[in-house]
Amino acid sequence: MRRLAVPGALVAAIVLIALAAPLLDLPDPVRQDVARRLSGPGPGSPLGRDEFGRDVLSRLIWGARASLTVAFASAGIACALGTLLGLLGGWFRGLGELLALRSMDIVLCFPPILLALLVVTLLGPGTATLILVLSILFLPGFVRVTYAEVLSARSHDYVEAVRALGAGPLRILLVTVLPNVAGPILVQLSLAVAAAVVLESGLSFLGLGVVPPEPSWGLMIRGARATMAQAPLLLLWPCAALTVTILAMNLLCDALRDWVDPRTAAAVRLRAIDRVLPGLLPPPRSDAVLKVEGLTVEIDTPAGVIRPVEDVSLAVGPGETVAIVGESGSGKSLTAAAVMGLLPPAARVAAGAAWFDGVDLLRLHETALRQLRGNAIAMVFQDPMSSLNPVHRTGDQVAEAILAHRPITAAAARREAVALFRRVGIADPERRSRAFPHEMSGGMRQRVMIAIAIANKPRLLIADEPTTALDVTVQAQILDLLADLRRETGMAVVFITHNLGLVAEIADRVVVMYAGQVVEQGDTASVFARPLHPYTRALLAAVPEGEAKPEAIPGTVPPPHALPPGCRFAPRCPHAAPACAAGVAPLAPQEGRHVRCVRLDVMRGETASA
Ligand SMILES: Nc1ncnc2c1ncn2[C@@H]1O[C@H](COP(=O)(O)OP(=O)(O)OP(=O)(O)O)[C@@H](O)[C@H]1O
Repeated sequence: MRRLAVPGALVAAIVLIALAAPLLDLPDPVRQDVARRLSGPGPGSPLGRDEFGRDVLSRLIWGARASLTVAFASAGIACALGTLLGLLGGWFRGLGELLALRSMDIVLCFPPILLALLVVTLLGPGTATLILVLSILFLPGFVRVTYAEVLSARSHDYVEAVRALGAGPLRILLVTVLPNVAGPILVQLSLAVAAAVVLESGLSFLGLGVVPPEPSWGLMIRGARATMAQAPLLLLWPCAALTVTILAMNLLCDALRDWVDPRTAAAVRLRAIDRVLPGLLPPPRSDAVLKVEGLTVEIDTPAGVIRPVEDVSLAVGPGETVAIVGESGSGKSLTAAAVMGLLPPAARVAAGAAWFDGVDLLRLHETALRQLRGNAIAMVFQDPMSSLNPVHRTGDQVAEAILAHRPITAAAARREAVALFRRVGIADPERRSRAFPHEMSGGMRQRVMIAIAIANKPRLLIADEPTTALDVTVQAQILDLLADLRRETGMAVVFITHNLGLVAEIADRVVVMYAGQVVEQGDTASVFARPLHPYTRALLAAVPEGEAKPEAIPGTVPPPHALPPGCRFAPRCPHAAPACAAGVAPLAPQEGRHVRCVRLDVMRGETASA
């Protein structure tokens, strides 16, 4: 809202001055005084007099009324009508779409000047004619922008979700779709207002707009052009008024767009902080390759803003493997996506930092982040089939990853790709590098993904459930491969999984997440030997081991929009007490690790006596 204040005040001031013209003690803007023609600024006429001796300040303020009326009225009419046609065409498709788009194509066929001449010939020049001409000219822009945005919005899950709730088309269009497409429409509006002010001056200049002697900024420019050599200042005043008005309108529409679309506002805020932060908040002193502090992610949903990741902190040292574990919906993947700058469009980082090599990844500009991704930081996803491009040979995809970050020849990159295939244990690498993804098994595709990830010797590898889609034998081979690579290259690994059995095999430290929060984190051996949080215990008890029957955890992870009060695990916890619902415990240091549990004393006692 604060961003709206300055441009809003500026536009309001310009409009108010124009509206207040009759109340101000200004000389008559059309009264001529030939004896004082082209006289410079002086007493009684602070901006001088024009070629007919008329007061320039008075004409500038009275002229604003004509120019702004034309600009706001034409842009407003085109915006309202165009948005309506675009919404209806994009939503109902069929005949509505045909009529909306084809009629706009016809308008676009007319050159603007020809259209203006046609309407002026039919209706005669004047302010109303000018508004009509400009509204018609701006209409196609609004229809097309809205139509395209609606087509994209209607395929989103949040629109489907409102449909599933039984909402009618009008309500969906006005309450769900319109706010989501308002950003581009507002940008189009600012462009239309700016263009209208310029076109008004241009068309009035050609005699097709406001009729003299009525003042307008366009007519003032037209008059000043003829006497430019004798009185250059006469050209300056209307041009300055035009520039300030257009700038103020652009700023206002940008601020309005950010106001209606919190995603862009968050991005702007983060970029602004990015420029200021390096001096204000130095990176924390740490040996960690990655240090995440207080990460909170918010997502806009039809049910309101949710926080699927809240206040998550973790650190990964060089050569260390840290596992993030938790059931589905704990926020593991969103945590990784936030660090990589790959959050889905509706999600944003609301707080926190992720330090990597002294820079905060969460505030890094997209270009700088792109330099790091696939280079110093790499990622391996769960499903290699959807991560690999189906129409490119796998060897070429590995070579592409190398070429994206290193200035070597394509032939050298292909040779390196074959070597990488060999390194990740793909038999007959020369031949296999020419295979397409669908010609490989799941395990082999995952090896290709790992080859891509390590192609540029990353310092940090984030692996998001990399073995979930694989059978147990291949899973073990992939884990061995990752462990070997870590030993060889010294890269740090963040391993995301919901399988605690794997964590014991590969992780030095473990971070247990539940419903968006870290509930316990510490050295894997000690967490496994003496779990302090009831959720960690429940997860461990659910791991099948020997003859013992695994114990399923009752219930499910609460969705982010329906979190229970206090401790989020309390409704499923066998140790829950009334105090658990009263408030969320902080993540407290405990026995060399961190645990978030109100009943820690009881848990410690139980674990000791077990
Ligand atoms: N784009 C989105 N819009 C709305 N909610 C989302 C979105 N992405 C994730 N969520 C919600 O955020 C929560 C955390 O999701 P996340 O994918 O991080 O969980 P996870 O622990 O990685 O689960 P999994 O093991 O199934 O991948 C879930 O409740 C999920 O429904």
